[in-house]
Amino acid sequence: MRDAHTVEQVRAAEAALMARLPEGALMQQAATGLSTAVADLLGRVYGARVLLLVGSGDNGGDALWAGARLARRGAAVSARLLSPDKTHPAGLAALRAAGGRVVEDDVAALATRPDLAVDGIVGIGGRGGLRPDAAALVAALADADVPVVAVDVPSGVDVDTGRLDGPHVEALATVTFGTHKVAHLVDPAARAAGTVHVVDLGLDLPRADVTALQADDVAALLPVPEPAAHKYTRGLVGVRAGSEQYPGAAVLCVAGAGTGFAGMVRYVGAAADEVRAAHPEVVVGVGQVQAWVVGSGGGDDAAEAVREAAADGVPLVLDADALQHLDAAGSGERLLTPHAGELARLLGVEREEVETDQLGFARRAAEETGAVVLLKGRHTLVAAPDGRVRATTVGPPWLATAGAGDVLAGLCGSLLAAGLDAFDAGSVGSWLHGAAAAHASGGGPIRARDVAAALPTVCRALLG
Ligand SMILES: NC(=O)C1=CN([C@@H]2O[C@H](COP(=O)(O)OP(=O)(O)OC[C@H]3O[C@@H](n4cnc5c(N)ncnc54)[C@H](O)[C@@H]3O)[C@@H](O)[C@H]2O)[C@H](O)CC1
Repeated sequence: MRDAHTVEQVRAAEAALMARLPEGALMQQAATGLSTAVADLLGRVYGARVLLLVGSGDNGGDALWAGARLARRGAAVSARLLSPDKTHPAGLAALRAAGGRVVEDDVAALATRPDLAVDGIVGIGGRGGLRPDAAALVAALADADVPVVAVDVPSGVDVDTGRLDGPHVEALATVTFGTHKVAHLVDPAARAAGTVHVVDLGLDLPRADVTALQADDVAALLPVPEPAAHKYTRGLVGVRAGSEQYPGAAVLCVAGAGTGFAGMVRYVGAAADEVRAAHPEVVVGVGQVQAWVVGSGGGDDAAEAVREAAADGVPLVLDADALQHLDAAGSGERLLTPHAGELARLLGVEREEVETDQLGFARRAAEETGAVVLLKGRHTLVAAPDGRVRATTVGPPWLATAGAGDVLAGLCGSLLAAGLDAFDAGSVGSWLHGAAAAHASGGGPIRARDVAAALPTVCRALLG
């Protein structure tokens, strides 16, 4: 499991460890990890031109000490001090002693023609976006296509929420210390972090509220049938999806539900012929199920479909049009699967607000509805009413294709029917969905049906 801790949790663990270590030991560990990661990205250190962007705190200190190490290995290291009077004194002295130099302004900084810049402007002490001076330098480096390695977090992002409240660094990679921060997993900030490397500092950290499942966690949660299982003991999933307008949504939702985690799929809806043609295994018609998936491509039929499904008192996946009829869904176990637009509609806010603060709005929706909310996106978030959140960090941008959400809803429904709770079904389903897309894509375009077709392969690999 990948844990993402808050600034408060990191500072507490940092203080506890620093109390047992010589002064500055943690910063040396951090700087060593940072310089090693930068050296790996440079390939050849000797003669490389590195520009340090140095703020007023320990984040700048990390950059200066790492710069000193790179300078001793023959790199031409320059430092642009954004708060000269507050720069980390020992770090600056170390850089100068190693042959590094300070450049007086942005023009001189750009004139060093850096191969790479190290963003030590602000780390976990940052508040709000970059200040105008720092923003101007970062913009000039971006215009000059200078790749940036962020120290701890990309400067300007909101570390504990993943929000972007103004100008910020867009990093090729981020080298963080001790643990992931929320901003590394949660968009839009996670997109600005690039590839995240964690330097272990041996911090003793509490349980994290924001986490990300890894392959082993997913494998451990997959509902594998007992030797004596039969289709009824494995759980039956029902799908109420599709309509005259969107028959394909039913076929795709059933494809996700028919991945094989449930013993059988029942279908009720206007697209029975299309579903039968595509999925001969499916039983068309009402009957007992352990979970219902409702709403994918439901159109005008969604309200009735929600009422009838809720009447069975089993866990529900409420997708697409069903999200407008939560009042008819009861208060049992529910997994809502909105995209940003649908979540905005559900909460009466603008889509842009949701996209800016995905963690905040996913948590708010889970709290207000008492349901588990799966907010679809580049890094899908699954939020439980108790505040726990899992981020899905697997899946290529090619997954942003029509019908992919229908497949996901069906897949989550089969995991619910097989006995997972809504939080596990949503986060395991989202992970499998992303991994199947990556497998089917191989770097190229995919269709929603390709994702469904790749799911068994991914599961075999996990269970292999
Ligand atoms: N995690 C660890 O165990 C270790 C982390 N280290 C590094 O230390 C920084 C945190 O250092 P700190 O001095 O507390 O704060 P920052 O350097 O992040 O910020 C400094 C300073 O910046 C000012 N500021 C706040 N917001 C802005 C802004 N938007 N623009 C400009 N300046 C801003 C504010 O005054 C802050 O006080 C952590 O990230 C790691 O990199 C240790 O080195 C090793 C152990």
